[in-house]
Amino acid sequence: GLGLSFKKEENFGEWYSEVCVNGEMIEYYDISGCYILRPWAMSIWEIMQVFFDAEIKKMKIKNCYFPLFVSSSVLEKEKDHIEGFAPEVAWVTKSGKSDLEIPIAIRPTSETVMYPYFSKWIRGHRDLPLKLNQWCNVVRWEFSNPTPFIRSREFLWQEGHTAFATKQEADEEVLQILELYRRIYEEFLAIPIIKGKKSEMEKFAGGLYTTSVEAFIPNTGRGVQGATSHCLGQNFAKMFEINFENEKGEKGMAWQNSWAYSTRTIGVMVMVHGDDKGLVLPPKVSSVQVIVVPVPFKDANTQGIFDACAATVDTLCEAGIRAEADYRDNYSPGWKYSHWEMKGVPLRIEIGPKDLANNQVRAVRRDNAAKVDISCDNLVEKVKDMLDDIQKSMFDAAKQKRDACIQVAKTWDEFKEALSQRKMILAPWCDEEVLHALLLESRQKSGPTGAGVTRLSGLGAIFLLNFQIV
Ligand SMILES: O=C1CCCN[C@@H]1CCCn1cnc2ccccc2c1=O
Repeated sequence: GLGLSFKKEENFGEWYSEVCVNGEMIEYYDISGCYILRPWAMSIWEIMQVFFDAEIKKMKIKNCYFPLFVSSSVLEKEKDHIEGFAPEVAWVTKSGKSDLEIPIAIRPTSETVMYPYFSKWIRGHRDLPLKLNQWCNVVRWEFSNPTPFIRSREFLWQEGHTAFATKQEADEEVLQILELYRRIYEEFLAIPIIKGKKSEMEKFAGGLYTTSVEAFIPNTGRGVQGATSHCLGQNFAKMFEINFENEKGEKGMAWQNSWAYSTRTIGVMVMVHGDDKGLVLPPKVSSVQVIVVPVPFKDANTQGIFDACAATVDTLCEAGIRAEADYRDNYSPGWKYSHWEMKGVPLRIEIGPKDLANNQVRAVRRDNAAKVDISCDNLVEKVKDMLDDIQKSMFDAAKQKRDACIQVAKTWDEFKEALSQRKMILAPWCDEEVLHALLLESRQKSGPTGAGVTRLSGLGAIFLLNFQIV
């Protein structure tokens, strides 16, 4: 029947997977690490995409599409960036029964796919800046435990790849994109993040510096990287000979950035806001913001109730609110309440004989279960206010919870104590090598802290704050 068999506070990993499936976001697939994104998840991806795509178009960034396949010669060209990642690259070695002459890689990211053509297209300073983005999938054959949305072998993302004549332009764009990622999390997903610069050890090896927005999952005490915006410096320009002639006829090398956010955003949203009744969706990203449920009563005016539901949906939709009604006659109202709570619909409207008689509707909030009767006279205004309030209070609640997990540590002992309490640690920025060595040593002593938590992410909460907050 309905209802979850795992509790968020007791068995987070199982709870998360069950909520993704019962909320009809994910269907498990017969290849490990691959998941089916059902419409309830895809619609969230699309709503964020509409916002982000419009924003990068304002920045004169153009969409394109490069091939999925990468030749090995090109993929392995940028040495120090690939060596750490090589085990994750998926290869095509056959077509039909016959082996391919040379194996072909499936893109895990597209720097090496795009940059030979950046080199061809960029000749003079008038060809700069070149600013491209693509919405696509990438494949990384990870071996650590797969998690829907958070760690999968194939995922959807956008990857931006830009080239400038000067470092100053690149530096500026890195932070403009980082701000868009903050807006995705804080304004759409109602999730507080921390913007920062990664340590030398944690940055993208092929780049000059990495900035990221970091979220925090109180239940696991782990930081999670929400999105990244890298300045690549001139590393890839050197490797792929992306040169140009500046105004004075001198040879210059392009300064580049690359930046991405992925369907991981949806997983973080489930983890932060979900509860023991299922998903809790922020109104801004919910494909159904209001679900109207008729509550017919024996022979009471059933048609009148259905008509009132239809009128309510029409009025709300005309006002731009995403409203639907559940008229299915093979399910009881109670079953429908649990079903739409499992799917996390922010607001439910019930219409029964009493509501009909009083020309009102009963509204129930998903985030705090508050019930309120609304007169049909100012239905739209009241519902809009409630949806805005739900969005805001979900963010405020998540921020309060996240802030309660922040622990200041000034000594190594305070550090270890806070870590064992699953805190997010605010520590002074210090010499990296020493810190990393100490942290890895402490991790070995204390051993893995929880099923399915990889060492690196286990340290995430530390590196979360072991980066300079910008
Ligand atoms: O983050 C971004 C933003 C979007 C464009 N790419 C950068 C850097 C990707 C780093 N990365 C991550 N996994 C990989 C896996 C296999 C091969 C290469 C890589 C790899 O280069």
